[in-house]
Amino acid sequence: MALISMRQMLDHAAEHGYGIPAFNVNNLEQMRAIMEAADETDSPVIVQASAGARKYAGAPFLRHLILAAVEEFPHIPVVMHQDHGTSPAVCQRSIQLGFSSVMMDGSLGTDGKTPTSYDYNVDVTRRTVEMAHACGVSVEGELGCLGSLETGMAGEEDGVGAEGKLDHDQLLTDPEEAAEFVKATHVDALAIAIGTSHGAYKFTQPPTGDTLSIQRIKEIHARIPETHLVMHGSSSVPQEWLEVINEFGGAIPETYGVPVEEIVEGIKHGVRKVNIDTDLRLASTGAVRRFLAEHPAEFDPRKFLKVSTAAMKEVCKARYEAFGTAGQASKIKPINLEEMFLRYERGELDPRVK
Ligand SMILES: O=C(COP(=O)(O)O)[C@@H](O)[C@H](O)[C@H](O)COP(=O)(O)O
Repeated sequence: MALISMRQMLDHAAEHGYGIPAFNVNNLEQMRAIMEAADETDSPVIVQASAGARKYAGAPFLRHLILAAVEEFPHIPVVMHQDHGTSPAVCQRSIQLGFSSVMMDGSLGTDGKTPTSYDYNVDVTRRTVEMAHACGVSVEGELGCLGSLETGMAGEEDGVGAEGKLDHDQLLTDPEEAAEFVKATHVDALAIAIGTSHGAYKFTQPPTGDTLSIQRIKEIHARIPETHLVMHGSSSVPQEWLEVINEFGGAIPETYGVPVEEIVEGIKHGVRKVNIDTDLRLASTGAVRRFLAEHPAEFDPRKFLKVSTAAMKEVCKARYEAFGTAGQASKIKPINLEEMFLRYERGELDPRVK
C-alpha cells in the first residue's frame, strides 16, 4: 500500500532538499503519463484533483483512477491530494473518499472567487486541520491571492481564483502574516502568492524579478524555515509546444510561464510542492493536433491518445529530473495514516514557529 500522506512526502523532500511536482489529473492518459514517468525516474508522486476534475470525471472515477495507479505501481509512494477545497465540508467529503491530503483554500470564499479576510481564512483552515489531522490526512492552506504583478489582475482563468483587480499587497504573501497563519492553523504546507497565476496566460514577456518574486519566497522561508511552501500556477508554458499547437491549426497568442530554473531556485528556499497542470494540457493538445493533421484518415482515439500520453510523460520526466524528485521514491518508507494521526496527537508534527 503506497498511498501516503503529503506531510510525510514533503518532510522527506525537505530533509533531502528537493521539490515535488503536483500534477493535476482528470483522465486515464494524464494518470498513466505521471505514473510511467515516475516509474522510469524513481520519483514519488503527488496527484491532485480539482473541483473542475471532479465535475469532469466524477469523484468515484478519479478516486479509482488514483487507486489503480497505486495498485499498478506499488513501489511508488503516491499522495492523493484535493486541490483548492472551498470549504471544510468539501475537504471532509474528500477525506471520506480516501484522499490522503486536502487543500483548504480559505484565501477565497465558498464561491472560489471572492477574496476573504485573514480571520475567515484562519477559521476555516484551522477547522479543516482539526478534522483532517484526526484522520492522519495532511492540509495545505493558502495565504495571499494568485494574480499578475504585471497588471494587478487576479488569476481567474480556469474556475478557481479571485476575480478583478487586486492590491499589490494581496498579490504577495506577507512573511510575518505567514508565520502567524502557520502558528494559528497548524497547516502542513502553505501556498503563497508571488506573482504566478493559473493557466497559460501568466506573463506577456519572460518574467523578471518585478513580475515573479522569487525574492518573496526567500523572505517567507527565512521567517518560517520549517514550513513546506507550495507554488501554484507553476507551469512553464513550453514555447516548443506553443509552436506545435500554432503550426497545426491552434491560435495561442504570445505568452510565457514560470521558468524551470526559477522554480529550482524556489526549491532551494523551502518550496516543496509545485503545482503543474497547464504544461500537460499544452503538450497533450500539441501532440494530438500534430498527429491528427499528419494522419487525417485515422479515427481510433487510442492512436492519438497514445501520443498525448507520450508527450505528457516527457514533461513529467523533465520536471522530476529538474526538481530533484528523481531517485527519491525508493528511499521513502510508507507510514500509514493511523500512525500519522498518532504523530499529530502526540504533538510531534506541530509547527515550530517563533
Ligand atoms: O496551480 C495549478 C496549476 O497551475 P498551472 O496552470 O499549471 O500553471 C492548479 O492548482 C490549478 O488548480 C488547476 O490547474 C485548476 O484546474 P481546473 O480547475 O481547470 O481543473
